[in-house]
Amino acid sequence: ILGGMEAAPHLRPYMASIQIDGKHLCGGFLLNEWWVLSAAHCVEDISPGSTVRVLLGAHSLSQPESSKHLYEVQSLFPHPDSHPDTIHHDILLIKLSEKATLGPAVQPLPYQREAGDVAGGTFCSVAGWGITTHSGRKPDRLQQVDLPIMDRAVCNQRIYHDNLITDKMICAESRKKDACRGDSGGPLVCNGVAQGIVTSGTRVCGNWKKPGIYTKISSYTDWIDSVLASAS
Ligand SMILES: O=C(O)c1[nH]c2ccc(F)cc2c1NC(=O)[C@H]1C[C@@H]1c1ccccc1
Repeated sequence: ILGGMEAAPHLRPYMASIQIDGKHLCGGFLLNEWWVLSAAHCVEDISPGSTVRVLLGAHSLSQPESSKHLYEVQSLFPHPDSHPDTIHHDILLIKLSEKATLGPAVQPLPYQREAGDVAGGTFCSVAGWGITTHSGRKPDRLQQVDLPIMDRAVCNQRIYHDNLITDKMICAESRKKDACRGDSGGPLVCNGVAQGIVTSGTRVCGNWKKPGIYTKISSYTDWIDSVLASAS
């Protein structure tokens, strides 16, 4: 997170740290006791030997916290139309190997199921353990920032993303305040509801000419429902 601040501990009890061999890789968030939502690119380079786990209930990545619990992963379901070289369908479902124990610091986050766009100018928030400086500083504790949504037609102008943004994506302003590497997979939360997922392609951060791109969750509710139904 660039231009943000440390989050209040455990006030975002849905936040997940997706980890490879004990190291933070991407963000994610809890849908229910068995399932976490994240971004597909985060797991595209995983070597067969490495172990993916999901940390829930955390504020600090390193310090002991009674609410922290590291979960094994039973299955990874990247969207079937996601590809390493595009930002389309950058969405991933993670099934935990055991039911997450819910509590004050571990709670699911509702996500948008209805079609429709969040109005440009609406302030939403994004949180994560991604880099906090352009030089790549990695925070130990969860960071957050509030960002205004950018209307898709504006975001598709040539000075910005030049018709890259589909109706399955959301843009948010990126002037100084932005999500960045390591925040991918985390939720864009507007009025307590997850509307987007930080996309995980390598992207410049903090440059107002390149707004943040988020996968629009309401475009994927049928896919989410079908995976949850098939793999539960
Ligand atoms: O965050 C992303 O956008 C992104 N997209 C990916 C694609 C493949 C892939 F193998 C990884 C990623 C990845 N995450 C990262 O590089 C994470 C490792 C780096 C990091 C940043 C901040 C704090 C701790 C660790």
